[in-house]
Amino acid sequence: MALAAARRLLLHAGSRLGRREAVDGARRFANKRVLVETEGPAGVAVMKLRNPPVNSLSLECLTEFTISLEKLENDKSIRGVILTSECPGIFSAGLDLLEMYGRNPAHYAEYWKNVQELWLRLYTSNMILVSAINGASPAGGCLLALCCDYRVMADNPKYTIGLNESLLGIVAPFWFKDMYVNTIGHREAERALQLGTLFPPAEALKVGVVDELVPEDKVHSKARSVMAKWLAIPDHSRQLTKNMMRKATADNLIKQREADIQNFTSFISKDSIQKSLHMYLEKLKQKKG
Ligand SMILES: CCCCCCCCCCCC/C=C/CC(=O)SCCNC(=O)CCNC(=O)[C@H](O)C(C)(C)COP(=O)(O)OP(=O)(O)OC[C@H]1O[C@@H](n2cnc3c(N)ncnc32)[C@H](O)[C@@H]1OP(=O)(O)O
Repeated sequence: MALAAARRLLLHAGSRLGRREAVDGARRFANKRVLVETEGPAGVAVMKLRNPPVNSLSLECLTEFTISLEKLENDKSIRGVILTSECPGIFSAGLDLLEMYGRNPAHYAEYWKNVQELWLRLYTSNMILVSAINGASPAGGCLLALCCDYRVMADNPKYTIGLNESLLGIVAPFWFKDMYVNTIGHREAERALQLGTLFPPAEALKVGVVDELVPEDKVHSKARSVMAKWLAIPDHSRQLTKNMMRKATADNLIKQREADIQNFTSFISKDSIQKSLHMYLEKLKQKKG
């Protein structure tokens, strides 16, 4: 309930801000964790995640992300969005592990509902989505990129991308899997999901997780030039084609959203799964020491 109220407030405040700044030409609106700028080519917004240190998708971050997308969808002058990160070296560390560890079932259910909501909105967006992957992109970070129509990644071997859930002792849900299969094919997805593979850029390109690699300082300019190419296609034909390609996958979740929330909640509440998450979090901490 509190989140629904926050969402209404943010939408309202954001639209006032958006209108005021439109007077100056380039527009910009920001929540705490998501910055949206509409400078550059007409009809294109750049959405930057800024939830330091690692852009983990906390409940607040998911909510702000979803609201920002909703506002862009409602703005008929926007045809494309470049999705990127403001955190150096990290695109997104994926779902926030602290939202899935040591909480109660009602919290898990609320969190998962918001994860579903963002995914459905991104995956079925009528806008052209291009990801400018300027850092590490494990699990939910990879999920965000996979929702886009085109993925440009920085060619830095320090960065990896992939659905690594099995390494954490958890299981990617069927709709993560479906989207992976749609993107890289059944055999590659089966192997990568079981092994929890995090692909360095060259391998990610080879397997098709990303579409193009460029030097780190060219990620944004390349994303813009890709966007220009996609903008040249009539919206109605591109949108109908996108819908035709993606609808069955999205419908598969839509028809069983409640059951999926129940599955997640009971899975993540299990002692054995909580133990795995605990061990993984400890490992992350120890890496530092
Ligand atoms: C029959 C079948 C049943 C099926 C049921 C299905 C339903 C169940 C489905 C369950 C699936 C749930 C899906 C989850 C998807 C996810 O996205 S899980 C998250 C996965 N993410 C990761 O594995 C990334 C982990 N992080 C890293 O690898 C690194 O942090 C990094 C490469 C992103 C960055 O490295 P570095 O720059 O060196 O920073 P760190 O020092 O490691 O981290 C800084 C700080 O951030 C914390 N942190 C990192 N990642 C996360 C995260 N995802 N969530 C929360 N917090 C994170 C890290 O612990 C550090 O914290 P401290 O500073 O130590 O406090």
